[in-house]
Amino acid sequence: MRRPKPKCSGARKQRRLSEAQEIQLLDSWIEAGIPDPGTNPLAISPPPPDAPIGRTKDGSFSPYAGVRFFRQLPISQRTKDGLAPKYVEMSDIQRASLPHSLCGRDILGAAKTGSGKTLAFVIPVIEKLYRARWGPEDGVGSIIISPTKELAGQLFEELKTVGKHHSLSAGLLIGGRKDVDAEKERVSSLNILVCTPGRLLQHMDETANFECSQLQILVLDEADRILDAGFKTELDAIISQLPKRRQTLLFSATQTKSVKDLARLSLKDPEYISVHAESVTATPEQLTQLAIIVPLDQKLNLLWSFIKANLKSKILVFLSSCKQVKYVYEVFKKLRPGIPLKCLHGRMKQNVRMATYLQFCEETSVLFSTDVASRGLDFSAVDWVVQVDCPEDIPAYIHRVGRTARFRNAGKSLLFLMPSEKEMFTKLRAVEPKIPIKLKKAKEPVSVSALLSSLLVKFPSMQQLAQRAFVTYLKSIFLQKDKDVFDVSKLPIEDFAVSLGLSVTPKLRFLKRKSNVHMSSTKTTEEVEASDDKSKVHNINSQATVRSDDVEDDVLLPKESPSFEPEGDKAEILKKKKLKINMHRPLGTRVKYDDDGNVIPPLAALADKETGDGSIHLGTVKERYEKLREAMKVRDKEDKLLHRQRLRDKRTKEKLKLKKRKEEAEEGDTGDDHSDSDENEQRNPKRTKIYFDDDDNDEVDDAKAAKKSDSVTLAEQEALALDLLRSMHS
Ligand SMILES: Nc1ncnc2c1ncn2[C@@H]1O[C@H](COP(=O)(O)OP(=O)(O)OP(=O)(O)O)[C@@H](O)[C@H]1O
Repeated sequence: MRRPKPKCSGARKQRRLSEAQEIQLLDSWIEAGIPDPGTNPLAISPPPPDAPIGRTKDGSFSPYAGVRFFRQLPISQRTKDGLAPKYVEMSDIQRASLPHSLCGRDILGAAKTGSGKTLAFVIPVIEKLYRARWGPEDGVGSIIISPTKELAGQLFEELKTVGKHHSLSAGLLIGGRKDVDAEKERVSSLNILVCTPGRLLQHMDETANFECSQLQILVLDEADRILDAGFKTELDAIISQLPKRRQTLLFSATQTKSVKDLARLSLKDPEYISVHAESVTATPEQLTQLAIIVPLDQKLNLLWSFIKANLKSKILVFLSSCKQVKYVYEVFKKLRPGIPLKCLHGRMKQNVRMATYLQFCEETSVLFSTDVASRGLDFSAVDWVVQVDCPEDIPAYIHRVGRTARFRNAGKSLLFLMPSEKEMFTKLRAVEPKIPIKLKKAKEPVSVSALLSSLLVKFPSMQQLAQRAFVTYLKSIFLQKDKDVFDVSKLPIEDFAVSLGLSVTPKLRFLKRKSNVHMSSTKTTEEVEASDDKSKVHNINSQATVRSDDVEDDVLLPKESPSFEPEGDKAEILKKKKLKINMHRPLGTRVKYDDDGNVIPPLAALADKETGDGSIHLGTVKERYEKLREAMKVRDKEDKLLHRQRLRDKRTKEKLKLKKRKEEAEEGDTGDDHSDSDENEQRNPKRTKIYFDDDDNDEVDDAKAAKKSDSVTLAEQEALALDLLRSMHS
């Protein structure tokens, strides 16, 4: 966003002067035309396109509430230059919100997907800092928070385009652990941060000198998502570190009005701007929406037939989990449908995700994705959005279909519903404003099940993918909150396995556990998961023998065998005998036995054997202790070596375990894909450090322990023996 440096200081002075004059003019213009709170600028008839702009001949200012073009707004010339030539006329959400946001009001903005909400907050962010003459020494002036990395990346690009003639600095804070150190160096001097909640919090926690006490303007894009339970802890921690005196802008296609949420953000008399509230439909008017009833075991057949019938279209396919995405992508790729295929999910590396996103923008192809792509992403010219797995609720549906039919373009969407999910169709039809979705009859699809099963035979790794896709899909249905729509017990589970190409139906332990714990159907996902964990403990104990064909163990249960529950004899061996020490017995009264089990006097072993009179000589005692000391030193050394070897083995095991777990995690899990779980992953390595203490420390500890045992135990023994000798001779 840095503009070219002026050539000489004279030019810089001149620029500063004109900058100051422009800012003064803008401030006066904004002040003069400030719309009344609650005014809807869309209801004001716009001035003619050739009407004077800014200060008029009579010294007054042109009105800006109700105008249609960006050039008629009280914004800097640099911003106008950044907007042109692409952006000329404002969209409804921009027309309705900019007059309020430019004069510093808090905004709660809702508008349909693809209606241009990004510019509705990017412009006030730039303008606010420009008018405050924000510079590098002022630090962070604005934070824009987005729920996913891709979306943050996209916002950053938009910000760079519009702000390219400004001298403000901006940074994108989303990356992996690798980049964080480089970011830490610079983050405090950036003026605008575009970030995901997790990464921002990481800087707040870890970066020295990072502070946002001067923050002027906070933006939450996809605000309802950021305010929901998934980000609650992070967002609360972030908000607690921001100054209360600031402007706050919230935007989403499905907006929150929850008083509790707004209280968390300390909004001051926000302007509620819902430009499509009176609209007949909740989705873009140019969007054609279809639903189709299809049994679970026919979904892949139908998807394949659909792709084959639309080889010239750009298609975005939504599935419920990473494992579903991976499996469908891999098998369809092997079947070569005749159109490039891509996949996108939260377990992919960030650079690959970004590259996939950009490629899909460019190329006519099919993208299989989890909900990581459902919000905010502005893929260009998507022809079809196909929801193979039913969205969890209506907002999720609206965001998914919103990836097509963006900004006055046309688009189509197709929703696969299983017979047991018909209730979702009723709900979509009943919602206000309406979702004009129509039910369509499916033609008999081409069957690919036989091809899939031969693929699984040929590529054994695919079999594992299929098993995982199978289990995670059914588990995702099981965990859904809306039990009117999602009922795993109504699904043809065996047929589903066959449709994925599996010859054996993998076991579903979570279903058994459900009946064990008598779960009520009204429980929330979190409650189900919690009871699930408890019952897992029970089940691990009852599964001492694990069958090799028991696929689900690979996926849902911990990999380690239940070693804490040994069987039969082993259990007996492992029972440790407890040594009892009588603390109250007087010193030197220990009973000793000879090899035949006869009781002998305590110091008989020290008696002089040569004289045979049972007398004890000091020289003999000393000699004996010398020997003992030597023997103990040797044993000590051996013990230390053994101890060190054990520690080394333990560490190697831990490392292997960690590596295995990491690989499993990378291979994918259920589709909980909002990007900030990645942020959590990045924090784990800190904890793993405890496994990598260096050997030298062990040696020091061992030496200390040995020294302690040498100096205390032996000395004590010697002192005790000599005391006894003296008392016997006296
Ligand atoms: N005034 C405008 N004139 C022309 N194109 C515009 C205008 N405003 C936005 N656009 C374009 O419209 C598309 C959608 O905009 P944007 O991504 O901001 O929508 P959105 O409302 O944020 O969508 P979503 O709810 O899905 O996040 C983008 O490609 C953007 O460049």
